[in-house]
Amino acid sequence: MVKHILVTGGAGYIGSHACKALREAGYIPVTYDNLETGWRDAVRFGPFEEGDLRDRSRLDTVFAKWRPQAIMHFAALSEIGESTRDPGKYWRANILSSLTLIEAAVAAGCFNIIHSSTCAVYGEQDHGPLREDSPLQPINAYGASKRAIEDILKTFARSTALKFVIFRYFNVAGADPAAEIGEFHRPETHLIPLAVETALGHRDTLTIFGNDYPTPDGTCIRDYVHVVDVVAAHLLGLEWLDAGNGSEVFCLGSGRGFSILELVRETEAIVGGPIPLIIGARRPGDAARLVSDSTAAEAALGWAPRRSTLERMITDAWRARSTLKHPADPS
Ligand SMILES: O=c1ccn([C@@H]2O[C@H](COP(=O)(O)OP(=O)(O)O[C@H]3O[C@H](CO)[C@H](O)[C@H](O)[C@H]3O)[C@@H](O)[C@H]2O)c(=O)[nH]1
Repeated sequence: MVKHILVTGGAGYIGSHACKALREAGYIPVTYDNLETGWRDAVRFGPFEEGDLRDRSRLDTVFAKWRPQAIMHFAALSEIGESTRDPGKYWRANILSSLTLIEAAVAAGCFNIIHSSTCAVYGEQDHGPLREDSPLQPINAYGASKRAIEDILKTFARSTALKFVIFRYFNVAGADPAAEIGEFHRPETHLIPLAVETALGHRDTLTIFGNDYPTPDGTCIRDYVHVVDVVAAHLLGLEWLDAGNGSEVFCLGSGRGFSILELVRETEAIVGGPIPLIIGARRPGDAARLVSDSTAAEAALGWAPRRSTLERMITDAWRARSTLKHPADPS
């Protein structure tokens, strides 16, 4: 029997890549998205149900119609800068939507959920690579709201039949290697798309948010992981829950950290154009260094970050950006 998976945020960047992977693996991904930050054009691999996660009766209707076997919960507001400027917006959107979804799922008897968490739950830490048991000390409302959703899931898993796999992603990057879908935000705030667009000459400059961090070149260090590797982990997570395993939390990263300047230089080399830089102020809410230890996901799920080299991520992002029309642009 074909399995239906409810994909919240399926019109967004990671969600649309997950839908493609699900479809290729024989599932039917049912996208549920309010199109606040996602794109109708990105929903290509299964049915679309437009709706807001805070709308319980709409969710009940969708659960009754499709009877999904599991949920992949990508939908969230996810801009660290914006979450620092407007924390209330993040608490309202992320907590209320996740809580409503979880209650609707349990009421509908849909007990398996794969949840998108983030390395932003860790905040500023001065020891080595971050693991599942590293302390959670978020320094922005985005990370704090994601930590709270993890807690909500844990309490429901204790009191109901709900089971979860929580993936804490590090910096998801790259795009579908076939360039059928890509990463599109409006406004764009993420480093790799901005660097690629600048190297292509679509933007005049790239501003680096602070070069006085306690890192070797003074710019922030991040662990970039290919979106294709991230969605591959989600399929393994589905199988993990299907096989009767218990709820788990896994970090998903490449295990390697790169500074903003290293990433800029690599993008210039790959795309072949200069990236004129402006050194700006620090962006509030940014940690100096976030690098994963993803050995737990590798051991339990058999996952590996196969495509997560900077070269592949930048190349795939570049190809998608050059091939696809931005969904916000007029046709
Ligand atoms: O124009 C820019 C954009 C970004 N940066 C810097 O580049 C790094 C990466 O920034 P991104 O905005 O690309 O990514 P974030 O680390 O802020 O955020 C990403 O990782 C987070 C976890 O830390 C969340 O999961 C979030 O949703 C995801 O976008 C940061 O140090 C940021 O300050 C710049 O210097 N200039």
